[in-house]
Amino acid sequence: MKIAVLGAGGRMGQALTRAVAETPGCTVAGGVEQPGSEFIGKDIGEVAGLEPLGVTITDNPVPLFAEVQAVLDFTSPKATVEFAALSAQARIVHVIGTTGLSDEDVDALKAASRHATIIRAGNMSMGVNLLANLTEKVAKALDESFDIEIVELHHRHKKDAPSGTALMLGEAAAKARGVSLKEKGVFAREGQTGERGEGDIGFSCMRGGDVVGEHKIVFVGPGERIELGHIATDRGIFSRGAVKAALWGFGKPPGLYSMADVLGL
Ligand SMILES: NC(=O)C1=CN([C@@H]2O[C@H](COP(=O)(O)OP(=O)(O)OC[C@H]3O[C@@H](n4cnc5c(N)ncnc54)[C@H](OP(=O)(O)O)[C@@H]3O)[C@@H](O)[C@H]2O)C=CC1
Ligand SMILES: O=C(O)C1=N[C@H](C(=O)O)C[C@H](O)C1
Repeated sequence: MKIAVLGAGGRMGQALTRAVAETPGCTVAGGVEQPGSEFIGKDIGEVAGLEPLGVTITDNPVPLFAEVQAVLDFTSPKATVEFAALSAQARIVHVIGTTGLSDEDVDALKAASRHATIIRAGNMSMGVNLLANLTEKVAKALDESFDIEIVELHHRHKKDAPSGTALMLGEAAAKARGVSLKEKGVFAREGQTGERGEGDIGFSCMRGGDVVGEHKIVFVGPGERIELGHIATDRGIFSRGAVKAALWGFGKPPGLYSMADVLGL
């Protein structure tokens, strides 16, 4: 399977190149960065810390989309929406890990998924997708006397908050309770906030250093507390998940799929 890495020079881009290169049956067929990027014209293997792969990073995605069967996209919301239109034209598999998408961005992806096979998840690791599954089960078992709080910690370069993973966990809890996260999510607290609202789902975000990603979901009840969590120490868990998603999506009809679909959760 010929796969291109979008945002090939980024933290995840480099991890994705390594994951594709180490997967039997997969070839790194190209990489894309923005015009003006320091990575344009460089060998994608060398950028990822491997031996040269004989493939240079380009700022022109159009011919590449015509040549590959899948693209792995961990870039920015704006770029991802533009790339999704190209995936739809080329009718290929588009694996999206980009987080911080607006509702309008998600609508654009839905439109693109009429022709492209899109697999999108705020976290592509097996561990976090299992955690989301467990979160749903625990939230279903507990009543609203248990307050739900989600805490996340990421590296200093992260641009969006709460993380895509925290939102996934919040959505899982909201689904279990039959409520909308838009209505029950509390994303900031400062000053005279008043008492905690019944059924609120709270988010706290920390940023610092080189932390890959840590998440905790806490169910705080009267006299007891349940904590579920996940700690990522290596971006390989996300990149290997993305390659697994690309292989799973190959030959599937166009549509918008999740990592839970890929993992059968
Ligand atoms: N779902 C998951 O499992 C995971 C998701 N993520 C998400 O992936 C995204 C990227 O994270 P990370 O790798 O840390 O970020 P980086 O900033 O390190 O990488 C993003 C790369 O995409 C490039 N890029 C931006 N716009 C374009 C464009 N139009 N065309 C081509 N390349 C472009 C950036 O270039 P430039 O620097 O020039 O802007 C950069 O090299 C984030 O949204 C993050 O939250 C991260 C880890 C796991
Ligand atoms: O930006 C990151 O680094 C990460 N982003 C994803 C998110 O927003 O949850 C996944 C992971 O936590 C790392």
